[in-house]
Amino acid sequence: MENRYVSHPNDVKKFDTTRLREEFLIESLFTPDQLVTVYSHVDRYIVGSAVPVSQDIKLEVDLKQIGADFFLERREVGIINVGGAGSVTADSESFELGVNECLYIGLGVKDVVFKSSDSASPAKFYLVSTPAHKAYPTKKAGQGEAIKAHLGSIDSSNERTINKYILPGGIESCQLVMGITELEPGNMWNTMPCHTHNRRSEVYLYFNMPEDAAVFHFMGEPQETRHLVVRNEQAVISPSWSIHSGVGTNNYTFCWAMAGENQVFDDMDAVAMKDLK
Ligand SMILES: O=C(O)C(=O)C[C@H](O)C(=O)CO
Ligand SMILES: [Zn+2]
Repeated sequence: MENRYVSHPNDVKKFDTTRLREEFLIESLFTPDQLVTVYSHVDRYIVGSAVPVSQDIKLEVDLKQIGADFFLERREVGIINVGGAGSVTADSESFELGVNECLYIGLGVKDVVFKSSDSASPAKFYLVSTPAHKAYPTKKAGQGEAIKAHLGSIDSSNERTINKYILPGGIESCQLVMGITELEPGNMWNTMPCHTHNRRSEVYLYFNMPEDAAVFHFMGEPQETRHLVVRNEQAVISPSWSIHSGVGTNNYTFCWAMAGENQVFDDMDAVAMKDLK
């Protein structure tokens, strides 16, 4: 499992494009028939993907790296399917997962297996796992069960619907907060005006993009902004001190996942537009 370490904002000011991408961008997810995982020392996320085509895929990593006897011994995981129909088995229970549906699996589940319903149109499971201290029930939510917030306007090119799946009042978890935001056609901006939340970090996965499209993801301290050019199905690790916003060459969908001190979605420190540099 690849390791990503924590960067100090004063060091990040000096990073060139290559170094920024090495530290913060996860370029190679969604490899057929492989579990891809990246271990971030930012809030100890494990970010990964499973695309079962010719075989089912088990959720397993080198256990030495997490110091546990099985993946979820001291962790929880949120899974969102961004591909064709599939299912996830959590010990003896199986959950069908259609596109944009979410499954939470809590601490203590020993065997997690990813399956596609049709290898010609495989499921694409995206996962974010964080450390956990208590077993919450395994639970699925479709888009109909999400807590929704409709924000923005076409005038600002940021009309979008936030679907909150894993958070207090939705699927309960120890610390993971997770959902997806869908931009309306003709809208390109997410999370602008932007914010930070020093109490929580965030991981973004951009998807539903044409192959030649790009999202310019903005990061950095509000007065030291930088950007990453992000392609379809790539993820960004966003440290707590960084803004996280983007503008695309097309509309797109993204999955956000957070971990840290609290699970209060709206606990954000807004950055005034006039203060951005
Ligand atoms: O569209 C948005 O705005 C978001 O989805 C916001 C992110 O989820 C976020 O940054 C939450 O802190
Ligand atoms: Zn945020």
